[in-house]
Amino acid sequence: MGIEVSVRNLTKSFGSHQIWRDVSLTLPAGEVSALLGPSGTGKSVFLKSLIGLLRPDEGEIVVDGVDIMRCSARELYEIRTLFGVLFQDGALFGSMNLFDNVAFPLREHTRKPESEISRIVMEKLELVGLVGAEGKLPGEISGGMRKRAGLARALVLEPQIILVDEPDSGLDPVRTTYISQTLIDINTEIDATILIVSHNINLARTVPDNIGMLFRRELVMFGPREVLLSSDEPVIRQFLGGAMIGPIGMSEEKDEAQMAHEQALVDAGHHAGGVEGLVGIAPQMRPTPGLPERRAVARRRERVRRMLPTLPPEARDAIADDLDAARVMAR
Ligand SMILES: Nc1ncnc2c1ncn2[C@@H]1O[C@H](COP(=O)(O)OP(=O)(O)OP(=O)(O)O)[C@@H](O)[C@H]1O
Repeated sequence: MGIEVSVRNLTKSFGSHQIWRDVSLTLPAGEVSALLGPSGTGKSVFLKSLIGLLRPDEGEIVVDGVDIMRCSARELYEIRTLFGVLFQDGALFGSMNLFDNVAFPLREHTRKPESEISRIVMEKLELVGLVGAEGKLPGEISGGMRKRAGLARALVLEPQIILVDEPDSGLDPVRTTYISQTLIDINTEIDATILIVSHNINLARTVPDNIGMLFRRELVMFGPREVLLSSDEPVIRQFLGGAMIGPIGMSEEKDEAQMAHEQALVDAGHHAGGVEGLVGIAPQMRPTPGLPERRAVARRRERVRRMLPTLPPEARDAIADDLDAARVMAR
């Protein structure tokens, strides 16, 4: 099973520009979590901090019992081998075909023979649906295929924690759903801890077990998906509906006067955009038929059952429905 990642009181600035402060959350081992937030709220900075590519100013990041803010370079190197990362653009080498791109970490970090490397590469290409494209160069394939290849490469060293930066960027809604399905299937097959950074509403509603959201330099909330998806927080309602009306503005924040002005326009009949009428909690995506059950589901069910008394009533109701359904299925 994947490894828990625990972040406590993390603060990060670039010079006088504070990105976020006092961020605390735990990515439960083997579950899929998503970190949402409007553009520029520091989601990518958070992700890079988790693998030690950026150094926060304060706080701790504990991975496998090691605080990577305070460990030696040698320990950090070891901890990094637990991670697989898919960067936004796939970060493939343009002059190498997909096979060589995916094989690259194995050739760099292991002494495996080419026959073994070939077996692993083809296995991962199969997992992401790219068998047959291994001879192509990144420039000859679509953006969605490049993301899949990046994902295959992130998997070859058998990571226990997978970080995925905006798997939807540049993809149409259907391709985004395919990549969402791939992430759920990967979690099913290797039981790794996964963190997805995204601002895609469909993905947020249907993929993660847990969701957090960054806004105005703070983590607004982090917890079981039902908590955020049933929340009445204006910023979360606005984000999930995609409307212009609410605290999120074009340059991230609005002041009171601007919000009042926009509300007056909407009251007078102006369309605030976004998709209205998305009520309730959409069902979570399941593994592709033929795959086994996702082990994270039962573990999470036990975890949220213990948390139940501490959760808001709307989230409690949604989770209780899920627990009832599980009980009926178990009969
Ligand atoms: N190495 C850096 N040096 C200085 N500023 C940086 C650096 N990296 C990121 N930033 C700043 O940090 C802020 C957050 O950037 P980040 O890319 O993490 O946002 P994001 O939430 O991932 O945005 P998006 O959804 O648009 O990708 C931005 O203002 C960015 O300019």
